[in-house]
Amino acid sequence: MENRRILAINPGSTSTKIAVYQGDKSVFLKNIKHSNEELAQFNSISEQFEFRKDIILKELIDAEILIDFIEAVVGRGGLVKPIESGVYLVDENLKADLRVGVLGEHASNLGGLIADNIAQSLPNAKAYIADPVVVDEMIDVARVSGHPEFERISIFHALNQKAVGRAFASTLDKHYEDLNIIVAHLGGGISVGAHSKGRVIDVNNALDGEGPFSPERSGTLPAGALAKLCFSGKVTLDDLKKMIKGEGGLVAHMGTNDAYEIELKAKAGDEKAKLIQDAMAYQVGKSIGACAASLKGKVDGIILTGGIAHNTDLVNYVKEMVSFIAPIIVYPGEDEMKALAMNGYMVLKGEIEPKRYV
Ligand SMILES: Nc1ncnc2c1ncn2[C@@H]1O[C@H](COP(=O)(O)OP(=O)(O)O)[C@@H](O)[C@H]1O
Ligand SMILES: CCCC(=O)OP(=O)(O)O
Repeated sequence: MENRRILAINPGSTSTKIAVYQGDKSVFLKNIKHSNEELAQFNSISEQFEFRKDIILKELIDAEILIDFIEAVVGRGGLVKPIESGVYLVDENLKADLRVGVLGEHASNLGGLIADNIAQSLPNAKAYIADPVVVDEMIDVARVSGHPEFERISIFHALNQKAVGRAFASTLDKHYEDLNIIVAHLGGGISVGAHSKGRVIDVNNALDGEGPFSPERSGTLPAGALAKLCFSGKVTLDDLKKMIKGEGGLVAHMGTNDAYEIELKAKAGDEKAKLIQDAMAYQVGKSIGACAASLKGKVDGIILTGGIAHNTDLVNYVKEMVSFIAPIIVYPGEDEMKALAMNGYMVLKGEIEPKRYV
C-alpha cells in the first residue's frame, strides 16, 4: 500500500504548488511563484490552463519523477456551487462547473481541470478535488447582509483552514470537532474563519471584496465611495473587478503582490511599505476580533497560517491586537499539499468514498 502514488496540484492566485506522495510520505514538493506581470498576459483564468499544466509537467520531468504509477491526482477545487466539505470525483458535471466558474474566477478552478487532464493521460489514475474554496457551513444569520439584494457567501481557504485546524487539535490530543478556533489564512487572498466544533460558521468572502485586504485583493471597500466611482464614467466593470481582485490590496498600494518584498522594504525604513503592511495586519486583527464575537468569546486557539505568516513583524502586530482572546499558534505556509495528498491516499485505501458533485 505504501507504494501508491498521489500527485497533488494547487493553483493559487500567486503560485502553483505541486507535490508527489508515496503513501503518506512526500517525495517531491515544489512552489512556483507567479508575479502579477507574468499573469497579466492572460485575460482570464481559463487561459492559464496550458501555462500552469506545462509548468507542472516540466517540473516533474526536471525532477525525474515517473508519473506513470500515479493513481490519484488531487487538485485544489474551485468556484463551483456551494458544497459540503469532502473529496469529490472529477466527473463531467464537476468539470462543466469548474470551466464556467459558477461563483467566479479563481486559479483554483484549474485544479480539478488540470488534475483530470493529467489523470486521463495516465494508465491507472483518477482525478479528485478536496475541500474546495466553496465549502459552505455558514449559519443562517451570517448570510444576511444589510440589503436583501446581497447575500453573503462562503468562499475561503477551506482546505488549509481545516487542515491546520485538525493539526492544532491533534497537538491538544483533541478532535477538530471538539474545538472552537479562529483561523486566519494569509496568502494571495486572506480569509478569516470562525470554526465552531468543526464547522466554519462565518468567514469573509476572500475573493470578492470582503474582509481584510490582501496582496492582490481590496477586501471590504467603503460602499458609498465605490458606488460613486462606478457611475463616474472613469472606470469600466472590468476595471472595477480588477481593483477588487488581482489589482487591489498590495498591488494597488505598492505595485507588487509579493508581501515578502514589502516586508523587506518596511524593515529597511520605507514608511509607506510599513504603513501598508501594518494596515493589512490591522484589518486581519479586526476580523479575528469579529470571529471571536461569532464564537461568543469561547475560543480555544487562533491560528495564523499561509505564506505571509512567515512575516514575524506582521504576525507580532496581529498578536498584539488579539492575544487577549486566546492562545495564538502560527503555522507559516500551509498544509494544503499534504491535505490534498492525504485525501487522495484515503480514497486509494478505501477509507473514504469520494462524493459525486450534483
Ligand atoms: N518567507 C516568507 N516571508 C514573508 N512572506 C512570504 C514568505 N513566503 C511567502 N510569502 C508571501 O506570501 C504570499 C503568498 O502566500 P501563499 O499562501 O503562498 O499564497 P497563494 O497560495 O494564495 O498563492 C506572497 O505575497 C508572498 O510574498
Ligand atoms: C478563493 C479563496 C481562496 C483564495 O483566496 O486563495 P488564494 O489565496 O490562493 O488566492
